[in-house]
Amino acid sequence: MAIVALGLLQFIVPLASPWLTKILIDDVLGQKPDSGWTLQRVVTTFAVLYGVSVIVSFARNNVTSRLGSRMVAGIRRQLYEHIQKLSQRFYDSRQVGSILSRVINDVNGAQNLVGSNVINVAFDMIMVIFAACFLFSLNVKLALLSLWILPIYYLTFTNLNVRIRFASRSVNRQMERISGVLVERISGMKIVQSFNREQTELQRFDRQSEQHINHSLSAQLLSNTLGRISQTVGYSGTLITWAIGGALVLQGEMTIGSLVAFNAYLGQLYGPIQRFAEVNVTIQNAMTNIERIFEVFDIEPDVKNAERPLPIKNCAGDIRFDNVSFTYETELPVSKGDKGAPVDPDIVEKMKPPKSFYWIPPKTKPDPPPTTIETRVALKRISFHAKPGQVVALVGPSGAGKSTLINFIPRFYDVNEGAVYVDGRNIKEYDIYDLRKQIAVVLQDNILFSGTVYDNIAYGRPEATMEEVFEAAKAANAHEFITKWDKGYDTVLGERGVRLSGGQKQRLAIARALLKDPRILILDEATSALDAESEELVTEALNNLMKNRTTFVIAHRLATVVRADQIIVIDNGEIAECGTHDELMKRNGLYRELYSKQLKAMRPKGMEQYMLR
Ligand SMILES: Nc1ncnc2c1ncn2[C@@H]1O[C@H](COP(=O)(O)OP(=O)(O)OP(=O)(O)O)[C@@H](O)[C@H]1O
Repeated sequence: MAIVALGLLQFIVPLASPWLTKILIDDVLGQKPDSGWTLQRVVTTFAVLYGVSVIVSFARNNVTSRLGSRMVAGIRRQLYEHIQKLSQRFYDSRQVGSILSRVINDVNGAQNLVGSNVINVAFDMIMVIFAACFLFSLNVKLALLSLWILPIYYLTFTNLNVRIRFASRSVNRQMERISGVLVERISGMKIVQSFNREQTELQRFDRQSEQHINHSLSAQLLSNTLGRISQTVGYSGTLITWAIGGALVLQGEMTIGSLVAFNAYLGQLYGPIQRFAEVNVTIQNAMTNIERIFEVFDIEPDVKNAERPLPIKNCAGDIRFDNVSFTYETELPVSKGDKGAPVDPDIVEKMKPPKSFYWIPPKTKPDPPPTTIETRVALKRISFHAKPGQVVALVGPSGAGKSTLINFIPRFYDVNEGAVYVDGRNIKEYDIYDLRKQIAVVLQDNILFSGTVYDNIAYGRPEATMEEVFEAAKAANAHEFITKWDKGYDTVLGERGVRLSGGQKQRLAIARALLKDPRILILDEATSALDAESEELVTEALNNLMKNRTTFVIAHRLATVVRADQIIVIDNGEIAECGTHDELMKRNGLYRELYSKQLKAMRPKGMEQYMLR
């Protein structure tokens, strides 16, 4: 509202100035009676108007930039909130950098739409209407002559804008690709360096940037063409007005002041149109940024709460899988071009509009990038029952489906067929937030966030007391090494906890899970061989963590497997065998085979050092 009010106030100066100039020329310079008094009044009015204009411009720019920043922060927040609701399926088929590019680049680009330039354009368009009214009031014939250019402007804008919009889409998609590769390579810099791939990576970056520049230049070229067409049409209009208006003055049909005022108003008519042509590429770019933001908003979370979700109070941790089957569906970019030629995965093809002439602006919808859906059956008819407090070990060859299976418990994915029951109720009936409160996950590559050690342990329960945090760290065998550091719990961890050893990272992750005090525990045991001491400390920490909780463990260590209440052997997405260690050994099946292989590979140091896969 404030912007509109201030914007309207700002019209006064440009609209009043030509009229005052007319009075100045015709009444003051034309030596009419009282010209001295008129001069005084005109100059005073000018002074007041200029003063008001400066104050109004200041206030308006201030309000506009505030509004722009707030709006952008709001959109970015909503986008982040929405992305957090999306399931793993969304993250499976996208690079982190490309998601980042939407949240950062596209939202920044969208800000330009409320930036001062663009708001000015909206006001400028109103100014065109006012200016046209003044032109008609000064001379109808001349006004009609000067408006002939408007249809030409309209058609030029309509047709070139479509092309600029398509070019902007290519620019933004290429930027997304660049971000995707950059984030991937920067986080894997050790691999890049260890394989001496710096030059190759740089060449790839150059190729991607070159493409980005090409797309960007074609948008700029179109915009420049539009600007120059507007300029030429504007100049022709002014020339015609001077020629015909001059003739009218010579014939006495118009005063000199009126002609000067007419030309000034003409400037108010053509000026905004030209300014619009100049900022047009920014506007079109911002529109494509907004389209891209909405593409993400349009993605429906596929794992969502039931309409009336059940709260979970006192979860016992009884879990049953009933005939669960699952197929991964991954959306992949098409790797072949129109003519079957392979497409460079780093380069986005230029998006081209249909070759048509538009009388009215078309509603162009962005073509979604070509993709194919790749399916992979991961689990077939899985049924088992884990009673409260039991330890269930999942073993099987690599790629058998063990990680997939545990992903259903915190609902990272939903099953395609069958159902998972917690305490006798389908997991989908529960409130996801409540359900996840009952579960803690300790993975092989545990992610710690940048921040202090304390914050990392308290991540799942920030309200925990200091004593509780220390207790969790003690039980996880982490307290001792933490307190050895100068800053103890206030030690700041680097990005992803890079300053910690594997064993330390794992113990911090165990402390984080312990503090949460979950009823259900999901463990993916580390396969990386820890040294004997670290191994012992981690094992002890895990034993503390597993006490009195239903635990699912992707077991790599024989010690865990042998002790488990139930061992589920998965092979090729199906349960091959199920039972205790003794039962399965007697059966002479896959488990025994895996176990024997493992034993053979064991070093004399002690069997806990080795993994069962
Ligand atoms: N996000 C995914 N998208 C598509 N396919 C996947 C995805 N994750 C896993 N798969 C496929 O599903 C199958 C089972 O994978 P899963 O990770 O569950 O195996 P796993 O038994 O845990 O293997 P490992 O012991 O090596 O970790 C594999 O064929 C794998 O390629």
